Amino acid sequence: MRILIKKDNEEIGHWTANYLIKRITEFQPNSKKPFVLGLPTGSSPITTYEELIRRGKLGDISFKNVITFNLDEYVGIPESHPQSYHTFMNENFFSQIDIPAENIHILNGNAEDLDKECIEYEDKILKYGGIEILLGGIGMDGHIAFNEPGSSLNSRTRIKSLCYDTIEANSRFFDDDVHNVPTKALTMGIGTIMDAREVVIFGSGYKKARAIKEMVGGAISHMWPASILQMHQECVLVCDEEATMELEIKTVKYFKDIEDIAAHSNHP
Ligand SMILES: N[C@@H]1[C@@H](O)[C@H](O)[C@@H](COP(=O)(O)O)O[C@@H]1O
Repeated sequence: MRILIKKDNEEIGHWTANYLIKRITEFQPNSKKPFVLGLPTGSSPITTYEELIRRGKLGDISFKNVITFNLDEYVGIPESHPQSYHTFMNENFFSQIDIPAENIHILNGNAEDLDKECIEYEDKILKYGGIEILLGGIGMDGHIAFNEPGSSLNSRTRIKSLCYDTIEANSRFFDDDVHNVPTKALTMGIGTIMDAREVVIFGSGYKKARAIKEMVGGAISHMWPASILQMHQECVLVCDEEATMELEIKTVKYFKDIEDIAAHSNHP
């Protein structure tokens, strides 16, 4: 796992947007060989989306040959609901970039047959050759997408009941009333996330510090789902100083040194 410690969320967004632009440009996507991105919602990715939008307007990046798969969506609220992930993605990203509508994939939490919806989502990801880079946030309880503690570390896209911590954390978007938060969601599984060729996780703020501690140095456990990322071959955690507060000082120094040495090396 690579760990990048940035000053704040602005810097996190800057780094991530630059990195994506570089990777997409080098990939040289076209209609036969599109670049497949996994995308999250939440407050963490907003600075990245803002920077990608800005750079898109400058002509530094096009999303015409980018295919997106969102990580998750609530069950049972209309797509047009102000807090649905469809609305979030449209308002914060898709409506402001040049991505064709048919390239966008978000789970349908109102599908008649939710199991079928999940199986078909997995099939679509495979049809496009798998996810090249998957961006994700992390919950305070260590969840990734909506894979709550106790999720199978091999899970695939499926319906999940949300736990109280997540419902409470997300109630800030639902008039601060836990009763307004949907109790179920469709989510990519942990196995689905682990299949992405590269995973970039955002961690910002002190409230994520415990989860980051477990993700980086805890035992791999379904009770801290993000800890499975220790097994991923290409995982980057891009976080701010506050999110590292529960790590040991020597761990923080270790990862900072690695980046410093690489940045100042005379060797290729
Ligand atoms: N389903 C989402 C997750 O995908 C997200 O990572 C998490 C953290 O959100 P935030 O970035 O706002 O802290 O919130 C929700 O539960």
